[in-house]
Amino acid sequence: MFGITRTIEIDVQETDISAEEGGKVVAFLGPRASYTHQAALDTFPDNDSSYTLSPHTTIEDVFAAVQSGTAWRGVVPFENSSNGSVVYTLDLFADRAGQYPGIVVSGEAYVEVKHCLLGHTASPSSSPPTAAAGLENLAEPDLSHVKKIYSHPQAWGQCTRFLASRLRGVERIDTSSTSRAAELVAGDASGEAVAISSRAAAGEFGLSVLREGVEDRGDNVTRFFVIAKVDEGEAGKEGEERKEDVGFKTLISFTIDHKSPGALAASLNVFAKYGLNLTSISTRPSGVENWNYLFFVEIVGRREEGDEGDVNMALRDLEEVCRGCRWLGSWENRLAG
Ligand SMILES: O=C(O)C(=O)C[C@]1(C(=O)O)C=C[C@@H](O)C=C1
Repeated sequence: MFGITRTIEIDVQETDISAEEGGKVVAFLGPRASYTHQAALDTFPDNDSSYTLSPHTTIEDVFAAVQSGTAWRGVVPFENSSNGSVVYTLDLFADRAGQYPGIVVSGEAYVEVKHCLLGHTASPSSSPPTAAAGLENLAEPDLSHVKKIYSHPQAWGQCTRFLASRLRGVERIDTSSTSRAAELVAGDASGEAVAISSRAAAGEFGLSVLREGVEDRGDNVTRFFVIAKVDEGEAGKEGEERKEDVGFKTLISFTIDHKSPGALAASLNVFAKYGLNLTSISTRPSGVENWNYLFFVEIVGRREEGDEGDVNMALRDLEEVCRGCRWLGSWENRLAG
């Protein structure tokens, strides 16, 4: 047993966690001007004093803040339309060490990701950074001075063509977020470092936009999850109005007996039996044995209070055929028409 089975009679915690000043704390992957910050603002607007947005250094820090109760909600990246899953986030949901037993998804946000190449237009010592981004829209800037490029690993995979054609062979340095990359470049006195980051980060850290639109695809979108903490045995939903099930999605993780032929098919058949459409499936190493996997599926529908409902019944059946499963939240589908 992988130790991930637990009761599904749990609901999102409504404990009122407020900052000393301002409203409920929403932790996000920072610093400010990350794409996750944009996703957080999309869900918890700046002009709403009931929230205080709080930047955290890593996705793990966001999970820990929500689990410990220092934050009421967290916002984390989950997948990109061209580069796929954010494996750090999947691994935190995998929760192999049992550190985040209460974390579930309570919402989602989609952000168009338009990457820019940010840097200094002149030596930082001769031209101190200003709040506004300078030198806009240089189509093909001279990059011969560039010795280092900073960004989040997800961005490398979204900008492959630009990197191969304009910055081949330049040392790449991974950062915890794209806005952290911009912050590091702003503090680099050599002037030889650049960052792949957002236009907002140019303004935030006083860098110039050397080149816009360096992503491979113009329709580059990242999906983010809002995470919350649940308490076992607690009743009550997020306080939302009841909506049709097609307007919700649910995330479930499960493991199977890899030696049993058809074990995965039997697990997936449970969803077919209840007419629950699968919208995504991902895997990560189980962490227990090599070449054993933890499966993550998203389905259309929501878990209900009590025993009724297709998702509840599917979860009950799934427990019978898989080795261990975990409900990881039900939330409103922002893509439902
Ligand atoms: O680095 C950031 O700005 C983030 O918010 C993280 C993140 C990600 O992990 O996917 C978000 C959007 C982009 O896909 C690139 C990076």
